[in-house]
Amino acid sequence: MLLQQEPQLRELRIFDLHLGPWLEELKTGPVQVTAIQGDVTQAHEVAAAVAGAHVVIHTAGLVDVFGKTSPETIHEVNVQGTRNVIEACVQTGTRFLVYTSSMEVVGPNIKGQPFYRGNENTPYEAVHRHPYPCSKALAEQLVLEANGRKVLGGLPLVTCALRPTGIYGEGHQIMRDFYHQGLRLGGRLFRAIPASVEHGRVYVGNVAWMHVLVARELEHRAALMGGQVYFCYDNSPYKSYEDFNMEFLGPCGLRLVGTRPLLPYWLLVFLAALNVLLQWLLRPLLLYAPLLNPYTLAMANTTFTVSTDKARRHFGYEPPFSWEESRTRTIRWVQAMEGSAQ
Ligand SMILES: NC(=O)c1ccc[n+]([C@@H]2O[C@H](COP(=O)([O-])OP(=O)(O)OC[C@H]3O[C@@H](n4cnc5c(N)ncnc54)[C@H](O)[C@@H]3O)[C@@H](O)[C@H]2O)c1
Ligand SMILES: C[C@@H](CO)CCC[C@@H](C)[C@H]1CC[C@H]2[C@@H]3[C@H](O)C=C4C[C@@H](O)CC[C@]4(C)[C@H]3CC[C@]12C
Repeated sequence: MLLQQEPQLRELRIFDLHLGPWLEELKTGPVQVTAIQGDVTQAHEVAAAVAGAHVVIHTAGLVDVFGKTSPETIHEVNVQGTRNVIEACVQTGTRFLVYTSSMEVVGPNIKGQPFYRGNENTPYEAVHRHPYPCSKALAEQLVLEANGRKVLGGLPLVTCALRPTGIYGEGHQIMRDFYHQGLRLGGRLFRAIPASVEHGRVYVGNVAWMHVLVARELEHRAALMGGQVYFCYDNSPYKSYEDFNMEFLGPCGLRLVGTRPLLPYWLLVFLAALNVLLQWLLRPLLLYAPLLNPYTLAMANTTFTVSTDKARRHFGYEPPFSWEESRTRTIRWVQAMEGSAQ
């Protein structure tokens, strides 16, 4: 999107632990695309990649709420990695830093308190225990506190944090997992979450555009945007997590069984706890990381939706992809997967 939408772009550097062949397709245009294989936990690698950059969009992170990696690793990547990016900007003189934070910096909290159509100023007790939200909250705090620090050359660093809600769209691994789970169950998924529990979702293309816009506007609106947080939002409907997924999985042949949860909540809690025990027992042999665990169950069962226009007011954000377009593009992606699954 940067290559398509940013006329000022002269070089795009992509720094990632895992570089994919898709990057080669980006190198066909007039803008220099530099792919750098590196680890954000290695300060020297980050500094080398950042040196000379006008703006850094820091979106690297370990998105793990399934117990696939240790809390220490999550912290190392999400917190120390972010610290390394900030220090690289300061040491090399890059003045603008955009950070991909998350709704989870706010909630849902460990008390399961709903956040109903809230905004960046809505009072809410952000209390976390899980390593992932803790790491995102710490990283965001580092980024916001770094706003105003002097970088090499003496000018101030300008930082901003974007908080996507649950991102969906092409490449969404969890959607892929649900789809394959439904295929294994004969084209059916079984409702486990009440339809009344709303979960905010945002299309990946709109999240990407918000990042591009902030990267462009941060210099000109530093006084207004510096040190600020913005929820990423669009016109995706408020629905339960499962009902929202069915907007894409339904047209691809899956059916959600039940108008209300088929199992009592206490049984889901027991099954989630059993999954944790199985994960621990099996760890020496294999990685067992199912979708259902105590954290994901609590998340799915707690309303968390945002309703805000701060990004529009501060830097003119309007989601370029309508709900209909976002839905169609995601369905096409699942169908392309379906083709590969058959
Ligand atoms: N997926 C969501 O619903 C969601 C919602 C809100 C915020 N976010 C945030 O968006 C960002 C991108 O997440 P995503 O959902 O696209 O997940 P993703 O796993 O697709 O992207 C994360 C990227 O970070 C890279 N990475 C991981 N460890 C690294 C390391 N040590 N060094 C360098 N690169 C490393 C990965 O290779 C990957 O390309 C993350 O910061 C995440 O916290 C995601
Ligand atoms: C109980 C299961 C039966 O169907 C349903 C489990 C659903 C969970 C796997 C997901 C429910 C809410 C999701 C999270 C939410 O969308 C926001 C997130 C923040 C983001 O930074 C990373 C992803 C995630 C934690 C996302 C992960 C999957 C859920 C827990």
